[in-house]
Amino acid sequence: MSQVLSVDGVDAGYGETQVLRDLSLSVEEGEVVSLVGRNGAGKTTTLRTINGILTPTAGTVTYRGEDISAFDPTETAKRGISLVPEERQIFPELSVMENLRLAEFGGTESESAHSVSVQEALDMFENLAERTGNPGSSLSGGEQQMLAIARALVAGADLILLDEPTEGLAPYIVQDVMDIVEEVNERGISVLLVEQNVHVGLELADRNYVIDQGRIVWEGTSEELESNRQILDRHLGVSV
Ligand SMILES: Nc1ncnc2c1ncn2[C@@H]1O[C@H](COP(=O)(O)OP(=O)(O)OP(=O)(O)O)[C@@H](O)[C@H]1O
Repeated sequence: MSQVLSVDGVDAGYGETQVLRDLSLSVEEGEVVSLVGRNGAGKTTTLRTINGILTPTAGTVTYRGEDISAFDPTETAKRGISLVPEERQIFPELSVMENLRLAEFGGTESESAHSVSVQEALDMFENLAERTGNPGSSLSGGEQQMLAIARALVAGADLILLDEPTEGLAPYIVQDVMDIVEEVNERGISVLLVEQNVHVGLELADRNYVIDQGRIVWEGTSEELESNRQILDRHLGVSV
């Protein structure tokens, strides 16, 4: 397996506020990796540092062998990194089709990226195919999440950074979103998934990192995490 992403010894934060402390993690080709942790642990900050919204004050972010630590979001998008933020970032006043068509522009220029056409995306997301003329704002939370993921695919994502995709969704929609993440991954796209819901991470991920106060405090497979009650209690406050 070749390495897609490597974050090494990264410090990052907001102005004087340091959030990430000597944080290291990696994603191998075709993996789903989860980053789980409590509220405020630094999960979103980690994704923002990878896609270039934030710049590390120490350490490096490497993508397919290239140091991207100083890149901005446009430059990381051209390499095939696509952040689907918690607030889902779709254009509410534009139709589903217009949202998808816009994603075709300004996406990746990377040769390694997996290009998905608008039609292929609509084939994957049946709910969206039935609503191509509807404005984004009329979609349910789950459908907006689907549209945000579909936009990432059409933009040619090679590594999708998913920030709490199941946040605020009804349980039966959570399963739909999880199915989609699996389907995306089956297309060979690597996924770094941020979740507060450890059950979602455990079910989808090949490997998990637990983050607490900006530091990685544990790393292992889902089976290992599930059987490690101490980690679950101490850092995640859950019992499985
Ligand atoms: N724009 C900002 N300016 C200053 N501090 C911020 C900013 N955004 C987040 N923080 C702080 O950084 C810390 C980590 O936040 P982050 O959003 O990365 O956590 P998280 O693990 O994603 O949590 P959540 O699940 O609540 O989103 C928190 O203490 C938060 O208050």
